[in-house]
Amino acid sequence: MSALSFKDLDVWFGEGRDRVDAVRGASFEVAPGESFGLVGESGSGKSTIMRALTGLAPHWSGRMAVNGRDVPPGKRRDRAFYKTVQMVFQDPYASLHPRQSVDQVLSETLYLHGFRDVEPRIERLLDDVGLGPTFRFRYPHQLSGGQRQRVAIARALAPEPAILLLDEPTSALDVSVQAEILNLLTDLRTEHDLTFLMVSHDLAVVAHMCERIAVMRAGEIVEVMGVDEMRAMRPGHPYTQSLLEASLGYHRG
Ligand SMILES: Nc1ncnc2c1ncn2[C@@H]1O[C@H](COP(=O)(O)OP(=O)(O)OP(=O)(O)O)[C@@H](O)[C@H]1O
Repeated sequence: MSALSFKDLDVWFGEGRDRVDAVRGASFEVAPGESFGLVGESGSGKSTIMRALTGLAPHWSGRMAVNGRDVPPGKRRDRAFYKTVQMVFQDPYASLHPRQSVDQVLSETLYLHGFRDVEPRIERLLDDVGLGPTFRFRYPHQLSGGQRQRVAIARALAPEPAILLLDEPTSALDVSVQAEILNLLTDLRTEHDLTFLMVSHDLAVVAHMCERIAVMRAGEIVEVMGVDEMRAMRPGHPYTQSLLEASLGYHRG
């Protein structure tokens, strides 16, 4: 059974003349434990697929399933969904409330998901993301960008999810800390047996993080390929070829 399954997914915003068809006919499967990347230029629909799955983009048709269980229509998601699927957003500055300490962020999430042994769990979560206990009572403005993203990752891990959705998780960070966060995610995936669905416009990032990728263009998936084929510059579709060449600064004579 697939961890994530998308079949003929259409997602749109607005109505009538204002309607934008952001995703059209997207189909792909993500196996348990796999790391799967969605790549493509800005506006190609990558984030919209994640938003439809999590209920943030309510207008969709087709089929989406998590561990074989169909996602209901519209934007309703039950507690069980969020216990299985958690999302890490691009910008940790926006995703953390400025007046909530790290302790408050994590304890609120833990209580919400029914855990009562909150103390040891907070300690373990901080340890998991490479932040020591001294960070527990800090506020977002007392943290660097990388540390904030570590807190956002700890919050995502708190419900013990099986699947993490990563929406450009390092693109808002300094180049110097991007690799640290990507390596942390890779380690966490192994330690916690996680499945990743990751959005990135950066082919180097997906090549580092993912086993397979779907290449999107103007709302459609043009190709699903193994990252080995990508590294070997063997795409099946000319658009993927041009994307690869652009990202590597590579031009054939
Ligand atoms: N809330 C919204 N209302 C209207 N149109 C939207 C909305 N969100 C996204 N879109 C449109 O849907 C299309 C796909 O956007 P999406 O954010 O999924 O692209 P993306 O590939 O993730 O790009 P980026 O890397 O820039 O986020 C774009 O044309 C975008 O303008």
